[in-house]
Amino acid sequence: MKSYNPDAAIRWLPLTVVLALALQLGVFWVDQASEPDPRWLPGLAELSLGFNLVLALLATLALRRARERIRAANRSLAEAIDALPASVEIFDADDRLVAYNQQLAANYPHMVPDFQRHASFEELVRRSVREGAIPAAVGREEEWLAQRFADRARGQEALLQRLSDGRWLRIFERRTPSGGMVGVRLDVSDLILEQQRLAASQAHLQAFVRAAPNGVLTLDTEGHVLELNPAGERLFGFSAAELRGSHIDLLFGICMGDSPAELLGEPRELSTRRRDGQELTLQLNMAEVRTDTTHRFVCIITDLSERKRQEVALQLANAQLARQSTTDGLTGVGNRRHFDHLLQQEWLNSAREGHSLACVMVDIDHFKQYNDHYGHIAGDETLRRVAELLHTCVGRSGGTVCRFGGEEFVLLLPDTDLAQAQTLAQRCLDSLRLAAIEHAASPLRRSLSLSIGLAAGVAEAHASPLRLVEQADAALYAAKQNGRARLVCAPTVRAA
Ligand SMILES: Nc1nc2c(ncn2[C@@H]2O[C@H](COP(=O)(O)OP(=O)(O)OP(=O)(O)O)[C@@H](O)[C@H]2O)c(=O)[nH]1
Repeated sequence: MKSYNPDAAIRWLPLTVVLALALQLGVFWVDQASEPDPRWLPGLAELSLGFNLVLALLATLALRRARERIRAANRSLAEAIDALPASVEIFDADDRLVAYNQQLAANYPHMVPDFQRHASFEELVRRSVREGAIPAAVGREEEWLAQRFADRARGQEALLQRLSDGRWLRIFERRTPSGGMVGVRLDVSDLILEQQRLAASQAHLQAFVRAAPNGVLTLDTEGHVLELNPAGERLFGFSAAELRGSHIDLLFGICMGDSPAELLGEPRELSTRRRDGQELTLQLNMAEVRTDTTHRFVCIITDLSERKRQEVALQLANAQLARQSTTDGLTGVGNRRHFDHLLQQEWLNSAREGHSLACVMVDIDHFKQYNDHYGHIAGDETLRRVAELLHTCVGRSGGTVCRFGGEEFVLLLPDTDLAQAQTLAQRCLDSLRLAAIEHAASPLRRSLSLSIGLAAGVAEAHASPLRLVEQADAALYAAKQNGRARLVCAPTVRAA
């Protein structure tokens, strides 16, 4: 759409003025001429009048248009200031409010009459304080006002002010070149709320980390210590301040590569030492924390040392229990349960390998008389000595000595035929004779003696191993019957 352009008219104004003047001069000149031509005079006068009228019209139009433009510009400026999300207030050099936007009126509706009467800044702020609109000033009004006026005089720093309705304002005040003051109040309640939430969540997290029973270690991307919580300090025996900047290779006694990222993934167990040298078994869980501005690693450290110690103690206790469950408490050789178990095993081995298995039953002669004569305690000691002696005789042959019951022992000799078993049994008899353990009550001789029965053979898998024991026992019975202090081999050793 085309419209009248007063600027174009204004551009023609100087020319119009010159022409009007020229015409006026023409009329004057013709009028002053000695003999003016009466035909020209009326025409020139009318032309001059016409130009003057056009001139006046153009000037009026231009002025009106200029006023409209100024009004439009002012209106645009006022609308723009009203559209701002912030309150705007303008004070003159006497600090009286001369202009403000709708946001300010909306924020302080009860003070609009004061705004309209161009109240001074001091009047406005005193009224706010009087009405308790500024919680920070309550109870210390004059002190607060003095500080506020001093801040305004400085006029550079942004102020943060809380209103009684809970809103937070950020106030910017700047002096204008003509001595006035422009103030902008920005509602930053959302931001402050977010900051408060963030601070609360940080405080919560810090409390959690401080109270955590696990060590929490914060590292930079190269593995240098940034923070360590109290549990971590107790664990390593170093304060966070002492460790700050150290590399975790030193702390964990490992070389973990270029970055803590190497420890990401599955929890890792490792051993290291605390400051006092005590061994530590630790489990590390590494996590990566990456934001727009930071990149860190957080390591959760669980102390497994006590659990490890308990595991080792448990293993030892179990091993001891296992040993006790297979050992005869008095003599230290295998007990009857151990013998039964071994017999089954060696029987199967014998059947599988086709090797001969020998069983040697050993019984102390007239031990009742020994006990009766020397007492039960001495009897126990003698049982221990006999067991030791048998153990020595079996030596590294691969055989095992067990207490079969009472004063009776049994030797189980894998991969041993009857002749080899007989040799070993004879060695047992000889060494006891050499030991010459006194037995004053024995009807045989004045020292302890043994009766031995033995059997040997290759096992058959489907047969019972007890047969071998029974044959050896029968041979022992024969030895007893034949006068004791001797060995008897089972006449026919058939394992089946
Ligand atoms: N001191 C002691 N004596 C035991 C133990 N176990 C069994 N005895 C004794 O061993 C003796 C075995 O007696 P008997 O079965 O009559 O046999 P023996 O006197 O050796 O006679 P023979 O075997 O026929 O030569 C009993 O007096 C039991 O009390 C023990 O652990 N300690």
